[in-house]
Amino acid sequence: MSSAERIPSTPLVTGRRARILVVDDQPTNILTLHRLFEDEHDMFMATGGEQALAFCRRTPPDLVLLDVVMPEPGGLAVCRALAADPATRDIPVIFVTGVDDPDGEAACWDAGGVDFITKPFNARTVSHRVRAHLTLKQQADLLRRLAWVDGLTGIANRRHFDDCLQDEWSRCARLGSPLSLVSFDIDHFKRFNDSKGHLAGDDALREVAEAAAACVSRPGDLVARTGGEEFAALLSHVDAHGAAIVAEHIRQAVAELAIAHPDSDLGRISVSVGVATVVPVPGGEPEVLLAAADRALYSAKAAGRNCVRVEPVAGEPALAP
Ligand SMILES: Nc1nc2c(ncn2[C@@H]2O[C@H](COP(=O)(O)OP(=O)(O)OP(=O)(O)O)[C@@H](O)[C@H]2O)c(=O)[nH]1
Repeated sequence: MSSAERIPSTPLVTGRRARILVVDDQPTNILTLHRLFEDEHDMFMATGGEQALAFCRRTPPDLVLLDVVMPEPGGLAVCRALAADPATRDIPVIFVTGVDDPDGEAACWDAGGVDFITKPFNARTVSHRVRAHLTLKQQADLLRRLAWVDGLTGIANRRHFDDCLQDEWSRCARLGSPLSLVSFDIDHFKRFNDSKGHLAGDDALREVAEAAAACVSRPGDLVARTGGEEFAALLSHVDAHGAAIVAEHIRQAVAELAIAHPDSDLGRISVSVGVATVVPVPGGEPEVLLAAADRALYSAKAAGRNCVRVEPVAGEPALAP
């Protein structure tokens, strides 16, 4: 699967060694935990909060063992930042703390930790706790995958697309950054099914999904099957110009699949592509972006199919592609 998909936002543990990040400003503490797990899991270390956050955003681990008392940002702040970011919010955090008073424990729960281990720790207890949380994480990843993946094509489904659209809308609104939507739809797919049969139709959908996902490679981007023969690519921090380039890549990649379509002008499967871009405003609704991309897709169909069209979002100045 391409990096375009974001399912789940943290990787599956199944079938491979788990990745555990240990965060502590005291290297000796890191070493103890490192030694405890290095035979079973892939261990990573960070000696500061910022370093830990950057690691988690870049390559989300399966579990974080996080010291509470560190120079700013401390463990509690790091945990809150992980929980606030859709890209890292599913990473379980176990606090490693030298403080065992009720207020300290409450602060760990409030920050979003799933458990805590008190120093000095009992190695066997730590092992069991870590194993239990990795198992829970694995099961949660599996459920997320089942809920978010389109069963036919293996890319994101409509539900995951809707969730991501909402998340990316809010993120881009916060950052004042553009958000682009590329909607595409297989041309004359009814005729394709009618002439080649539904199984060939299903194969074509899979090939189109794979080709489109390969065109979208930035982390945080998403390609989804949003309906029967309808797809969408959600591109954060991408302006109208960039989105039109991605849209044209998708159109070309599908044409280059050269899947014979006996009942179309082109003689092979093609897609019509609509593009819309907006700089979201806080409190605004992503529906305006969906509607504009739909209008663009209709004008691509009306213009003869197998082409890309760009539409301004209602109330927005037209962005030159
Ligand atoms: N094989 C297969 N076909 C599907 C699936 N989902 C939807 N379809 C078919 O996709 C076709 C969509 O047809 P229309 O909406 O008329 O669109 P179209 O024929 O592609 O025409 P234009 O979009 O105007 O180019 C229908 O025949 C659906 O049965 C699926 O999962 N598998």
